[in-house]
Amino acid sequence: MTARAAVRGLVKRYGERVALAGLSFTLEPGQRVVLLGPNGAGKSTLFQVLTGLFAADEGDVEVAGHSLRRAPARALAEIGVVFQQMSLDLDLSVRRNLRFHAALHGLPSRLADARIAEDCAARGLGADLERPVRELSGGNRRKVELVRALLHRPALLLMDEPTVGLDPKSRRELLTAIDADVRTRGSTVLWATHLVEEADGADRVLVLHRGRLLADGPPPAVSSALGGGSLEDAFLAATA
Ligand SMILES: Nc1ncnc2c1ncn2[C@@H]1O[C@H](COP(=O)(O)OP(=O)(O)OP(=O)(O)O)[C@@H](O)[C@H]1O
Repeated sequence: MTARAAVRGLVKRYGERVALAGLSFTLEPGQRVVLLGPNGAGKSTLFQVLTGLFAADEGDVEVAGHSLRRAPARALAEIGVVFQQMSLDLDLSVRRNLRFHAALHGLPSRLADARIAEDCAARGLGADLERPVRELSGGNRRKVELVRALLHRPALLLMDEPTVGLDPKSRRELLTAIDADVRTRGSTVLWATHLVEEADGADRVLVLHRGRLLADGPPPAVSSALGGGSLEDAFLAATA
């Protein structure tokens, strides 16, 4: 199967400090892949490169076959992002927030409205479309951000520590919603976190430490590769 995304030899330095040290991996369709790393591992730097915020010093990324260096507009059009910080306009309704994003991606308004209605209903937001985002709970705001990130049907969904600030129930609901998407639509999700429990049920875990991969595989294989025991114990020992 064709890879949804390929990261090849990424190097990013801040002065003397190497944040990404020749990072390479590919992402296949229909997987939730957890990028697990302690603070300072390089997760944010990787996401900044993947979302085109800045260029890597070396290496390249391909998304759905488009090079981020040679065809950045095409590559970025295939990416959806849920950022760590909430990035909705609180005073606009859910529908207006979503329409704005659809327009940025050039979606025809009829298609956008159909997707907004369908995707919001599927996530239990059908009755909230006309409400200002300010009135929604933190968990529902996150769901709106998820709907927004997927409106243009990107090949790759990036989620940067998406459960920050959510209570356990909302965190669980978000994970369930993502896993359902992966199963039913074959989405490819790269989910960055420092919380080992979010690797539960993931198809694959990439353990990032000091800008390089320490392990890559399904959670049990990663635990073994890092020395055995629970994933949490193995991860803490390997990244100490
Ligand atoms: N703007 C910057 N200037 C200098 N060094 C930086 C800068 N941004 C990040 N770094 C360094 O690069 C390394 C990787 O940082 P990065 O923020 O990518 O890690 P992270 O895994 O996202 O951590 P966190 O979870 O704390 O955000 C760290 O050593 C960090 O101190």
